[in-house]
Amino acid sequence: MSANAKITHFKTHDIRFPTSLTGDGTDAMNTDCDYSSAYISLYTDSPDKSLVGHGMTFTIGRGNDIVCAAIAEVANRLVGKNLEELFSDMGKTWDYLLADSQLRWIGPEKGVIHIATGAVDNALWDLFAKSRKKPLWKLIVDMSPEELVRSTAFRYITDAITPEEALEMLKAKQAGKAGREAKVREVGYPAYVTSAGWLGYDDEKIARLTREAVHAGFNHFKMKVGADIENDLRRGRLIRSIIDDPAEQRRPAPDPASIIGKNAGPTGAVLMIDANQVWDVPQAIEYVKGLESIKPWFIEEPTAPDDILGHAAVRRALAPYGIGVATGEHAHNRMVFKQLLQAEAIDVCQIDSCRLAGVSEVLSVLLMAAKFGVPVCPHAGGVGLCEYVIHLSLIDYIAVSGTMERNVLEFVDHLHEHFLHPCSINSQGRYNVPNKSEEGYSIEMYEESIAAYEWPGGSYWQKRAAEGK
Ligand SMILES: C[C@H](O)[C@@H](O)[C@@H](O)[C@H](O)C(=O)O
Ligand SMILES: [Mg+2]
Repeated sequence: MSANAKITHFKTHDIRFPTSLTGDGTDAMNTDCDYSSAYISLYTDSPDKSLVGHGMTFTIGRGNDIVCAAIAEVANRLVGKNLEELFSDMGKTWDYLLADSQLRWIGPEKGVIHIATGAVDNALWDLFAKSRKKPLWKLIVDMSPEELVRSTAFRYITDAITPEEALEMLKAKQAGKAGREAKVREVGYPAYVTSAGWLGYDDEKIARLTREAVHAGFNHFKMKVGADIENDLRRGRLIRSIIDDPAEQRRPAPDPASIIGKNAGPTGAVLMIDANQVWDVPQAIEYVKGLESIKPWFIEEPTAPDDILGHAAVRRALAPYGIGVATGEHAHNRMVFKQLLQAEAIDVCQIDSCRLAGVSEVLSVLLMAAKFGVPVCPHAGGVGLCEYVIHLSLIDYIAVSGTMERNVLEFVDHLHEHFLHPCSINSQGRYNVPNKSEEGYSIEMYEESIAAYEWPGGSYWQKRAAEGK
């Protein structure tokens, strides 16, 4: 790549998939999601024409156009900038992306402008990784501790972790990095499955998909709850009857030491539940106590995502029942995670790859969670999120926390066919390690998929309109 290469222009795409037709992605709060991607491509004048950076953020339909408009505002700041200068200090570049005071006013660091910044920052990291011919996770784990710290967003979190402390933590993990990389390449990264338990699926579909997931080697399963307790108990018992049944297992019983999380059933299977923010705090506590018999490991998003002390109260009240608290897919910046950790409000930290403003802000949360000893299990229920988050969990395991023995990474089986480098799962129900030198952050979509699903002019949506739907 030429040292003078610059970003010349960018394109955004409002891409929407009709998942509401099949009930995919449904939960107690989000009842008709059309999984959508606010997508950006950053172009350069590098002689290597294939050097294009791709990024996206996830929404569930309406409003995706608003995010695309915000992405254009943020990406404008990069046009004309020299690539090597941007890459030489990704933390400074991140600060620069956030430093437009007029755009900052419509956040700050939250809502549409922040998720738009996430798409742009991720596209830049994708470009950086591709320019070095490495997948994103490998680019980052190969960095020196100094460069990794320089790439991290530290503003507003130094009361929880300082750059000096982060540097010491990373240095302490240097020696074991090569061994961990070799291990995860061999065995894969632990995963759990959500896409058997969407709220809009009928019992027959839930049973069929749960069985398929057990046969595919998964051992951890999440179901949606919160609309109706009798319905939740019935579906919970149905799922438990399959995952706890020795006759359904297609592989040897897991070693008890390898079971991640609490309340495993007789086959070692673990069940998690997710309420997507429907309850007030006292309601959350009472409702989840009522689900004790299906033995969940944790309740995810029991209440409003900004209510840090509320999460702490739920966690305290449910601890005697052996049920933990997880949250993060709607935690809008590193400061919310900082407080969730400081207030001891969570057992599991669920970063989102594009609600946080891209890789640099994810690194801040990975470092804080490692310091506080809380496992990071990223959120991936959406389009493109599974492709993104395997990179983040590998960074966490190899370079930051040094452990995957307490972690399970979410997997949903939707829409992977639209990506050039889709994520994949091995026969033990674990994520494979992305390994191609040209895949960057693995988020590039096929041009045909964009042409079909771009809203409202793509061929799929035009056809629907012509049919009067
Ligand atoms: C609307 C979405 O599918 C959510 O239900 C999903 O992200 C979910 O909360 C999850 O944890 O995967
Ligand atoms: Mg969730």
